[in-house]
Amino acid sequence: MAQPIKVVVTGAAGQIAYSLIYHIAHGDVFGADQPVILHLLDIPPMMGVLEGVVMEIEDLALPLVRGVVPTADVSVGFNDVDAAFMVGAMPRKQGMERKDLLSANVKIFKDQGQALDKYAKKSVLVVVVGNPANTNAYICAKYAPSIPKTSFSAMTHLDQNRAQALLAQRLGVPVGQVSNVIIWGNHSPTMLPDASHAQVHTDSGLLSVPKLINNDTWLHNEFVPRVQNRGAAVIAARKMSSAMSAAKAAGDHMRALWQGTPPGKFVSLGVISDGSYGAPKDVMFSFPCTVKDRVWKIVPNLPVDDFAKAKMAITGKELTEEKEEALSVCQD
Ligand SMILES: NC(=O)c1ccc[n+]([C@@H]2O[C@H](COP(=O)([O-])OP(=O)(O)OC[C@H]3O[C@@H](n4cnc5c(N)ncnc54)[C@H](O)[C@@H]3O)[C@@H](O)[C@H]2O)c1
Repeated sequence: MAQPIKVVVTGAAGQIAYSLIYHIAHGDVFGADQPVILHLLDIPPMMGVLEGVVMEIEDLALPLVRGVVPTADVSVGFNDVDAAFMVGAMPRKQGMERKDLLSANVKIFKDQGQALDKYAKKSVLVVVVGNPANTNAYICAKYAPSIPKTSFSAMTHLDQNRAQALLAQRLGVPVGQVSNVIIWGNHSPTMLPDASHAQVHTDSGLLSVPKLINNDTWLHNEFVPRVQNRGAAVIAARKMSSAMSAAKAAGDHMRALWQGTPPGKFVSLGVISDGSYGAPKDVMFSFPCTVKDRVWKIVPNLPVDDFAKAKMAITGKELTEEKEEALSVCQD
């Protein structure tokens, strides 16, 4: 069996981590033969809660877990880690503007970027979940200059899963038969869920989702806003933000990075933009990507129609504005 890898989860006493830790410990993310040492990082007031999480991990009796390190100290939490799930962030409180949330959280990601730079392995793969995820990932990477920028990514896989599920429901097929749905841009209501290149795998081969749906009005006016606003719909119903599905998506995202994407399939990752598809350069923009040997590549040359171009410009502009705001907060 392989040597254990060290995996840190920040915000480890929170609700996403509560589900995510199980996926990691069970082998769903790094593979059924990959032992793990779990580093669980949270803030000092949460250490009591974290003790309970540690007890539950012990009681899972899962053979892949070779150690658990609960801590509020970044030098311990990030020490020598191979993979990092950056979940911990201040939650949005009632009456709080997106801007207020951004300033509180980018400071956390500046500090944790510096800590990753100092203590993590240089080969670490970092997935940012805490919101605003794309801009937090940008700041985290910026303050960890000794780790390649391409090792940082922001999670839009939850949006991808939501889009995939909605298309499967509309077509009356199992969700596992739908692939290649794209999320472009920011993990925010400006994102563009795009079914143009989505496929259904059937006994008679691959079929095009937009051709099967054959209804652009539904795709533009119902599919897009329903995916964009799904997070708010979950909060309205549950009175808490998505957690079980966010945890599953974080695992899906890291699994794609760690184990690669299957032939012919792509995955949406918020990664550092090179200006592909007219996106602004140097922001963490979600693109369709393939992954091989832990290196992602933006899928090139997909046709993009005018509807998508207009929406991508809006989400790109938002990312540029968020980045500028975040950089000014970090300089304060
Ligand atoms: N990208 C996505 O698709 C997506 C989806 C859902 C939620 N989220 C975001 O994920 C984040 C976590 O959500 P949750 O529901 O688990 O929240 P939560 O409030 O239940 O847990 C957050 C945890 O982070 C901890 N924390 C705060 N500051 C920290 C720091 N500096 N270091 C370490 N830990 C710290 C808190 O103590 C808490 O235990 C939020 O920002 C949420 O908006 C993102």
